[in-house]
Amino acid sequence: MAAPMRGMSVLRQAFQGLVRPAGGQVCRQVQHRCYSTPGHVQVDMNSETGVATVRLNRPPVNSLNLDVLTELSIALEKLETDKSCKAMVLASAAPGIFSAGLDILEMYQSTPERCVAFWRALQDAWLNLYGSRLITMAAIEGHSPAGGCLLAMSCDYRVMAEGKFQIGLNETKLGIVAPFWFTDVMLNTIGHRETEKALQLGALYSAQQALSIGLVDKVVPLAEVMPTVEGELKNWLQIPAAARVITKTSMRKAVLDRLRSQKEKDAQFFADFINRDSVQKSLGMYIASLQKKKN
Ligand SMILES: CCCC/C=C/CC(=O)SCCNC(=O)CCNC(=O)[C@H](O)C(C)(C)COP(=O)(O)OP(=O)(O)OC[C@H]1O[C@@H](n2cnc3c(N)ncnc32)[C@H](O)[C@@H]1OP(=O)(O)O
Repeated sequence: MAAPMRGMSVLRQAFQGLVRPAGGQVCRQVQHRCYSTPGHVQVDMNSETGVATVRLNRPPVNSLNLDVLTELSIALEKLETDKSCKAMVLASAAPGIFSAGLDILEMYQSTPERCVAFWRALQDAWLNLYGSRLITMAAIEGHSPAGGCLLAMSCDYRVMAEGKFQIGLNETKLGIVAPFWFTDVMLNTIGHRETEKALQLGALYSAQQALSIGLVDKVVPLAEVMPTVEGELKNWLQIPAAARVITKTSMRKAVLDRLRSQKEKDAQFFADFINRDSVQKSLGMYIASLQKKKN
């Protein structure tokens, strides 16, 4: 893959054929916005209802690497410009997992250039999701730590499966720090006091705990997650779209603008921070603990 160019988003370069999601095909005819998803992100558009279901599909745990994030950005951008699309449900194709968050292997022993490209892809995916005009709902049918929690929190509404699954921003447990925009989204979701505790402790919550602090909106048995999302969507779809979109945009603008105004600085900070010896050591230990869990 060609090295991404400075000052140009990975998404845009993907559209221009400069970088390409692994296994995927990005058309060089930019004006047609045509693309095919290689399978890391499945989009199912229901043209009758105007509801698209976007499923993360990177087994076993939907960890978010450069390819997945680039594909997600492209899918979101395409839905955004599709006038027939009114709502989007973010879900998983992998049983028992929503997303394990960022792919730790993108952050461990990686090059600064790759780190910057990876981070730009995450920024773009998030800006597209959090800034979407669509009604966005997360169907959380499994674990949703860290970056998985960010994606879920960035939707307008969250339904989570009851049981053993956990959700939260657990970054400190890896010896890393949640970026300011992860923090901003959590602040907007659960308020200052809960965010302060959650972030310092790197807390992972059960679905019931998440419900009690407002991190998710509804908890139901696993099989009921999708039907519950669909039921809730019926309410949201009845609201006049223009009024809803203006309201959403005005509530999210400050947080979106904060990242937009310092994307490159933020990407560079990430690359510098993640490549510190102490951070690499913590990540190495965390990866080892994940492996050890199995034995
Ligand atoms: C300024 C810096 C800011 C950086 C911000 C970072 C935000 C992040 O998102 S960091 C990522 C944090 N994610 C986690 O801590 C999740 C770690 N994973 C788990 O806790 C568990 O895997 C799970 C609860 C999600 C699922 O458990 P389950 O028992 O079903 O599966 P496992 O056997 O643990 O995992 C299977 C397989 O997948 C590998 N893996 C798990 N998570 C990740 C990941 N985030 N990135 C890369 N790889 C991951 C795990 O090691 C296993 O691999 P092997 O089969 O090869 O052993």
